[in-house]
Amino acid sequence: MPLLDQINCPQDLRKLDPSQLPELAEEIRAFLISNVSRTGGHLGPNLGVVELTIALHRVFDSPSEPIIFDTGHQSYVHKILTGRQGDFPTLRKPGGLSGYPSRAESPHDWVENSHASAGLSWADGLAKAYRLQGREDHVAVVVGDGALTGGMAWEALNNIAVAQDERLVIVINDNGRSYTPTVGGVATQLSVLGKQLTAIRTDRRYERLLHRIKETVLGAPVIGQMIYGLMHGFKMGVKDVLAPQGMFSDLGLKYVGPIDGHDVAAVELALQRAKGFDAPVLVHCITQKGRGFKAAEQDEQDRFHAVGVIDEVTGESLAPGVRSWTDAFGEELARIAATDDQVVALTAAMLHPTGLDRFATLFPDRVFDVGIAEQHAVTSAAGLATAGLHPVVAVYATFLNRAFDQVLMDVALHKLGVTFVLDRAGITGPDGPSHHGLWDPSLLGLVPGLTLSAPRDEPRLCEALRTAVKIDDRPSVIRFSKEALPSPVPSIAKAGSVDVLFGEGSGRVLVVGYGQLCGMAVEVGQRLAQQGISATVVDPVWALPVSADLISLVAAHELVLTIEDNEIVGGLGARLSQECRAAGLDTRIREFGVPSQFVPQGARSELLAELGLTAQQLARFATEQIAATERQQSFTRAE
Ligand SMILES: Cc1ncc(C[n+]2csc(CCOP(=O)(O)OP(=O)(O)O)c2C)c(N)n1
Ligand SMILES: CC(=O)[C@@H](O)[C@H](O)COP(=O)(O)O
Ligand SMILES: [Mg+2]
Repeated sequence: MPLLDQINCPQDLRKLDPSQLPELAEEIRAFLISNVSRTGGHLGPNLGVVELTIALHRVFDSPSEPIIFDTGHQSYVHKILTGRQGDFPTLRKPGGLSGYPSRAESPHDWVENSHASAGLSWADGLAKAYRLQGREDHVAVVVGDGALTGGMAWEALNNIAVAQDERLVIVINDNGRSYTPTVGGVATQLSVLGKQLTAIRTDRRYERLLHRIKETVLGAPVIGQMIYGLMHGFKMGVKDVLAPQGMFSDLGLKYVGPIDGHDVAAVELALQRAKGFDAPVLVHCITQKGRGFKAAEQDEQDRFHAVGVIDEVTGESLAPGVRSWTDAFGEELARIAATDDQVVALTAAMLHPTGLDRFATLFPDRVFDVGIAEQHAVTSAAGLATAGLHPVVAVYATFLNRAFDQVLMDVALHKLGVTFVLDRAGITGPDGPSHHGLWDPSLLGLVPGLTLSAPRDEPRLCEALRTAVKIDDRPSVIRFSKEALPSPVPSIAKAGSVDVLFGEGSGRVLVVGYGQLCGMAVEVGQRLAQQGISATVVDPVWALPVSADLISLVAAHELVLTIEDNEIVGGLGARLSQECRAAGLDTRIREFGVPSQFVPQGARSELLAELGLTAQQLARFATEQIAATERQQSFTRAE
């Protein structure tokens, strides 16, 4: 019987003999490849943490001793070991297993937020609370080398280094990559000497000896203390020479490593030793992303960080190749950059996912990968713009949440021309609540002067991008969804700056579409016309600031529907309503979009339908509203 079949909880894992663990690791690898190649998901990261996760669950008694995963995309092995093997066919599916820890799934899961570099702060808070509550439980946290390029991780380490009385074990999962190789940051070589020195440093007898020397010296005359100081300096010097600890030794944190993160016995021993201290300890594991799957081990295009449905032998994608918004953006920006050498680009460790790889190939010195550091990216862009360049910051919409203050206070306050290109805007789908790009219009709508476009198709994307890179006195934003590019949606007329997509420009119902939902807006107009209700459908093209042309169109209709693929609280429709009120209009405006809630994982089309965002539901609403108006009017006439 396969070992994996005997594992339904961490206690089962702890019953295994150490000699069985390598075999279990291989069974888990085969399970991951077989399942994730069918469902899609974070195959590379999880293949890299098999032994590390086995060791964690043998040393720490989860859930009373929490195991936190920074970003959480590498928690599949954790889920396998905590009784959820049978759910993997539903991974990232509607109502299925989350691709990240989920409190609703298991008491072993803690952090559902998939935004990187937050894990250490979570662990610090938990460890502080346990100390105050008199609990002796340890907290363990796994943080990747990529996540360690995020500033928040260093805010946490700075505090953890001060609070030396937290029972906290920090496991650095150093596979040398975010998506692409982690530039700078935590780069390490396996060192036999490093391992021996680690053994000395983390042996209790070593600590007791140090403590006795310190006690003796402190009672000794000055000369004794000078000798101790020299010895301590020598020890530190020897340590740094024999086992470079890089930035960690300066923090004063106890450091164990580097360790071969695929040697389960070595990791388990290191974790046991680290746990022996009632103080924070760093355990630095060197791992290989995609280990055990050759195509993933040799991944130069970041294709195996997050995969779709793939061949489980070759790794080749089995999904039909479709042209995406990302492709269109990457190609157009490269064309722009070829004729405008002021244009530069920044990515937060997502060169390929945001489509900047094309630009980087053509103009390598004009693309900056700052690591998972969106706040730094934005303010560095402010510096670039101040010097006369035009930076394009390409991030996923949800990750810009993190850098709102930098957009507001570094870019907008200084009236700087920075363009933000937000991929994965709106409902994304399989990555769940913290990955949908729902909040950027509401947040960015607060930024004075900011201009925002949600192109409806590729021609409009290209036009918006060419316009944006010429805006040099305020932030400009272009947002588009994760979906495949839609067919072009032509305009039939212009109403000033507004594209008319259907109808005459006046009538009973005005339907304002934003972004990819313009196609749906046109279908709403068509349905209304079929029922004899005159409707106009428009695309504002630049949604912020709200144009006077759009307000004039509102004045020419009796009912307005706005349709957007994001939060409606403070969204684009809400902004239009506010501006119309300020202009003295009392036209009925109903905003359709995503209500203030967290949206679960699922298929984008199904999630939109569940949120009432279908042409049928929207047309029905408008029809009912018009009918109610007509009833009211006939009633009034009859009086
Ligand atoms: C704030 C933020 N920005 C970007 C991302 C996208 N992202 C997900 S995983 C990842 C790389 C993480 O690298 P690392 O921490 O080394 O983990 P590994 O995948 O190597 O195990 C990135 C950039 C994110 N989740 N959060
Ligand atoms: C964990 C993380 O943030 C990314 O890996 C994300 O899952 C990628 O999303 P896409 O698959 O939409 O590129
Ligand atoms: Mg990594």
